[in-house]
Amino acid sequence: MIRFERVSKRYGRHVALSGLSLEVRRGEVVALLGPNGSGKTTTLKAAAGLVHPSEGTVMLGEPPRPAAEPDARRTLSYLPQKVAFPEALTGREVVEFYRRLRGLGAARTDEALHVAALNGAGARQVGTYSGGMVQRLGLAVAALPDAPVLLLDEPTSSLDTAGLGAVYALAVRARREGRAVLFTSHQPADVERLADRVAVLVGGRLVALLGRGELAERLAARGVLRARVERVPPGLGERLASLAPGAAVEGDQVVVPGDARTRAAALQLLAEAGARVRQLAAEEGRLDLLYQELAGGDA
Ligand SMILES: Nc1ncnc2c1ncn2[C@@H]1O[C@H](COP(=O)(O)OP(=O)(O)OP(=O)(O)O)[C@@H](O)[C@H]1O
Repeated sequence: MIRFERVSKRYGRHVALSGLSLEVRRGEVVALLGPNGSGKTTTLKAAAGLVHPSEGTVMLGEPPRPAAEPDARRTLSYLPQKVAFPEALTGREVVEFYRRLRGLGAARTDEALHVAALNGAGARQVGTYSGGMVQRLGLAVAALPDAPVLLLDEPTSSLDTAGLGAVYALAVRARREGRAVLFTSHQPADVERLADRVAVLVGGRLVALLGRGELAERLAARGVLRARVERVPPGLGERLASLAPGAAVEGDQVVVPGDARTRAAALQLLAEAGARVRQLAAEEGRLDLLYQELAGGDA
């Protein structure tokens, strides 16, 4: 449904995207994850026909046709990273404008405002909207057509819980309807919740393609437990190190890297050794460290 075939994009001498091959199938939601400047927006723009690859092609729809062809636009709906609408128009007028442009039935306006949880604010001028409400309006416009391909660039940034719910509902419905969804995010929680697969880009290269749940597993495996103890029993450092290489005792602080099971075992060990815990914190793994690892230290 969306197929990137060895797509590269250079801006002058700068390589934004390098040999990307990736497929998003019907009824599949794929997340693009990666540090700032790793090529996520360039990837979506290439699929939307807004950026012309220096090499390779993007094919859209069934039967597949090049995204660069103007007709291919009909098969997609695209939510850009930054949306802007005329401030003097009401939210409803904005959605109406795009509905007519798409030649869709009148009922669609209300549906789209509802999907984006904006119905209460539809009569207000865009100039009075908060940043999150403008973003929801962008979502309403993206939700208008039943396009087979849905491209969402950071759809959840700056949204509150109700706004997040609207994005989730839109993606889940699109999947159920057999559409192909490609979205970008910096939030592991969104990705875990929505994505069937996760494509990780670092420096314009696809460095990993993870299945559902794999991201959470990889992040959990890169967690760390920090505990402050009242008294450090003799030999505690060695015992912890045999449980988790890299574990360390620094003053009254115990630091144990590892997955959730290792962290639980470390707590048990502290209890058995008679080290009373005064303070406890557990962190899941950091995305930036995972990017570095996946990119072989290049991130
Ligand atoms: N029009 C342009 N001209 C020159 N360089 C560009 C242009 N658009 C993007 N780039 C560069 O291409 C690289 C990839 O940018 P892109 O916007 O795709 O990254 P991204 O992964 O979406 O980043 P972010 O997470 O910050 O949104 C960056 O180094 C960026 O500076």
